[in-house]
Amino acid sequence: MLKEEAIKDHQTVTAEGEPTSVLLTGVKRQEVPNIITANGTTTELYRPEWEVGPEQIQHMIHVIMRANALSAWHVHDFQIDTIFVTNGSIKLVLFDDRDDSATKGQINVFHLSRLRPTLITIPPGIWHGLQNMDNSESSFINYFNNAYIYTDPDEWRLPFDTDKIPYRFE
Ligand SMILES: Cc1cn([C@H]2C[C@H](O)[C@@H](COP(=O)(O)OP(=O)(O)O[C@H]3O[C@@H](C)C(=O)[C@@H](O)[C@H]3O)O2)c(=O)[nH]c1=O
Repeated sequence: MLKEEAIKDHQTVTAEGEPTSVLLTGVKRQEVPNIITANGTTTELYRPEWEVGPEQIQHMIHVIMRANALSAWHVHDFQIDTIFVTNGSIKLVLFDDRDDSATKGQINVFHLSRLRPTLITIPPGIWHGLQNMDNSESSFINYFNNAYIYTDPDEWRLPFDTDKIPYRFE
């Protein structure tokens, strides 16, 4: 029977629509509501009392990704990234390569869009890649916990198709 070759779905969401995936150690996921107003939508991006504390907002970039663009793989020694998708649909994939982490070797995949505004905080040492899933531009804000050092960026890269990370971008 064909089904003998098939893979059965496992649970991915709770009855409340919450993802069941286990977050990599230190990764934070915080949803923020879209407030529908008479003239559009208002969404808070940061409050001092949020888990993404003030020490986290020392530098900010806004990245516009071209249609179907792929930005992978990045890792930082000290920089903590907090990603918020402001437009379009972006897949964010994380890979834990930290020897001292209980989730070493594991992957998180997040599908991010304004439909469920979400802040994802990525600790140093976690490889990350972003893929624009739309045939038009998608964009995100990235908060850093330290200012970008032009002369010595805290940035290491691997090719998107490296076989050192157990994930394949399609
Ligand atoms: C991050 C950054 C880059 N730049 C410059 C450096 C370079 O010439 C150009 C593009 O930089 P990047 O190649 O790093 O940009 P990008 O390829 O979009 O990489 C970014 O992707 C996300 C996921 C991250 O993790 C960020 O740390 C950053 O590396 O912009 C700045 O001037 N300020 C900044 O804060």
